Order: sequence, then structure tokens, then C-alpha cells
Amino acid sequence: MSETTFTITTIGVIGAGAWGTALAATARRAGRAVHLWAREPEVAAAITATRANPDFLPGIDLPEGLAASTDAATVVGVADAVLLVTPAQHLRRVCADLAPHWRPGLPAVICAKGLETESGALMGQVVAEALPDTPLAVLSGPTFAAEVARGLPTAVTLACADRALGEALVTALGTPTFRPYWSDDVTGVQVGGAVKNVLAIACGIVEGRGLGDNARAALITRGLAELSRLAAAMGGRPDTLMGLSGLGDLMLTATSMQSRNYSLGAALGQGRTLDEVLGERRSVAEGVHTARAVVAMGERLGLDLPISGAVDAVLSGRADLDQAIAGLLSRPFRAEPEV
Ligand SMILES: NC(=O)c1ccc[n+]([C@@H]2O[C@H](COP(=O)([O-])OP(=O)(O)OC[C@H]3O[C@@H](n4cnc5c(N)ncnc54)[C@H](O)[C@@H]3O)[C@@H](O)[C@H]2O)c1
Ligand SMILES: O=P(O)(O)OC[C@H](O)CO
Repeated sequence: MSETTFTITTIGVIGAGAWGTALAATARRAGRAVHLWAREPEVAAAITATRANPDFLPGIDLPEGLAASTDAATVVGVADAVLLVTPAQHLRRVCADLAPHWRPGLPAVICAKGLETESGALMGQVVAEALPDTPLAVLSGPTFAAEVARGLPTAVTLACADRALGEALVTALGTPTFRPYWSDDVTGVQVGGAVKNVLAIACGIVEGRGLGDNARAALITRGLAELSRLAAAMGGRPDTLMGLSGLGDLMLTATSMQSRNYSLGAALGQGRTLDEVLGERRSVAEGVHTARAVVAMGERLGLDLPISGAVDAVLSGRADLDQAIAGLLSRPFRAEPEV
């Protein structure tokens, strides 16, 4: 544990998509001063003028006193801690742009869920490379942004190797309806949040294809085993994957049409093409980008990740749905748990 004490009264939020906006609203309700950076000027203007983000979080009234701008230097300059809430594939570039304005010791909380497609890196590694000497935390768990923004009860995992910083962040962000649980397993929490999106696409395909609730329950359960194997091999703890950021988030994302990943899978299952589905959306479905990185990581670590492999094969066009499903159903019978 560090000797440093952390006083967090002002929160900076980088990224004003659905999740950044919801977290900014949460921090404001927790009593913090909040400065939100939006990439799009019209989003910053709408939040300032109308207390709403119709582009990314329509139909939600935001709390008063939320400052939004496109001026990242000011947002970072006034903050005691910064939430990083861009899509995973853009985080490295955004952090590089923030670097000239960053000050040593300013804590960053990673809220994006994904692996970097090119490198396979966890977001913690990406931020450590782009913003060296930054104390890091990860916020993850079962959280649909619209529900959090409306103040509905939600619990999350707040992972931080430094317990003092973790507890300061829990205090700064927590409210009766937004309940962070501290963990020191930064790796396990990141892997859970990233890989559940790939598994949610698989479960959405099952839904769209009409393969039934039994098949979806089987995929969730075997998916959790796949997720736990990968997390353990990458240095996470298996028990972390039984918590909010593992099983909790997988259950949410792999069963609800509110999920962008699940609904994308459902559309594929109904016969739509990936290009068609992505062409209709402005929001991110992280599993599309993370699937390839998960498979590459599995190959590097010598792991069997059949569900992620099937999703990647479908998304990349190397297999059609019938081939991918037949491949999973023809695997050898095994023991449970693996022996
Ligand atoms: N929406 C949720 O319910 C939710 C919940 C938990 C975690 N997350 C995670 O939060 C992250 C952000 O997702 P979101 O739902 O807020 O996004 P979103 O789909 O609502 O919006 C897309 C975001 O991408 C940004 N963007 C587009 N192009 C960009 C670029 N070139 N550089 C930087 N930013 C760019 C937009 O400004 C916008 O903020 C993702 O990793 C997601 O998995 C989302
Ligand atoms: O809508 P999705 O699929 O990006 O999921 C959102 C959150 O990650 C759920 O915890």
C-alpha cells in the first residue's frame, strides 16, 4: 500500500458517450464537482444547455452543475482523479493527447471494457504506456448506462492495487444506489469486463437463431469457464470471475437486449450481416473488436477458447453461423469441471 493519502473532490471524465455521461451524473449525485470532456462539440453544448445527451444517452435528465466541454486540458487540470471512458480501441490515442496536460500522480480510473485489437493489451497496459507513473484503478461490473444514469440500484467492482486509492475512489463515487466493491485484482477485473462482451455476442446469436434458453444457459456457463481460464492464465484470480465484474456482468450482458453486444449477436443470428448492423449504429459494441485479441491471446497462452474462437470466426467471415454452431456442438464430451 502507498503512503499517499487521496482527497478526491473533483472528478474529470474523459468521454461523453453513454457510459461517461452516466458516470458523470453518478459522481455529481455523490456530491463531487464534475468536469466532463466530450469529443463532439454538439454533445458538450447539449449537456451544458439542456442537461441532456440526446446523441448517446437519450431521454435522460442529467443532474445540475455538470460542466461539459471539449477542452481536455481544463478537465484534466482541475481533476483529483480522472475516469477514462472512451471505447477501448481509442484509449491509447486519447491518452497520448492528454499526456501533455497530465500531472504526475493524478489517478486514472479505466472504465472502458476491451482488449486492444492490435496488441492484445489490457487497458491498464495501454494507459501505463501512454501515461507513465499514473496510479491506476479499474471500474467494471454489470452496468447498463441508462439505468445508472436514472439512479437505479447498481453495484460495481472498483479494482485498485493501492487500497488507500481504491477506498478514496469508492468514497468519491459511491452512493446508496451506486455501490462500488473494492478489489485488488486489477487483471482479473479487466479480463472479465473485456471477454464477457465476446460471450454476449455468442449468446445473442443463440437468441436470434432461436436455439433456445437451454443453449444460452450452456453458453453462459461454459463461457464463464472459458473466461476464468483466460483470466487465470493472464494473472487474474479465478474467484474474481465469480464476482460482479465476471459472472455478474456476463449474466447481465448475455441475457438482455439492452446490451449492444447481445443485440448485435441477435441480429447476426437473424441473418443480418455485421456491416449492416454496424452501419446502423453510432454506439460501440466492444466484443466485435476484442474477439480477435482474445483468440490471439488464447493461442499465445496455449488455451482452448472455443466460444470466443467461434465468435471471431463468424465476425471475420471465416465461418458462417451454421459452421460455427456445428463446430461447437461436435466438440468431444468432457468432464465438468475439467480434470
Ligand atoms: N454504455 C454502457 O452501458 C457501458 C457500461 C459499462 C462500460 N461501458 C464501456 O464504456 C466504453 C465507452 O462506451 P460508451 O457506451 O460510453 O460509448 P457510446 O457507444 O455511447 O459512444 C461512443 C463513444 O465513442 C467516442 N468516440 C468515437 N470515435 C472516437 C475516437 N476516434 N476517439 C475517441 N472517442 C471516440 C464517442 O465520442 C462516444 O463517446 C466502452 O468500452 C464500453 O464497453 C459502457
Ligand atoms: O451494451 P454493452 O453490451 O456494451 O454492455 C454494457 C455494459 O458493459 C454492461 O455491463
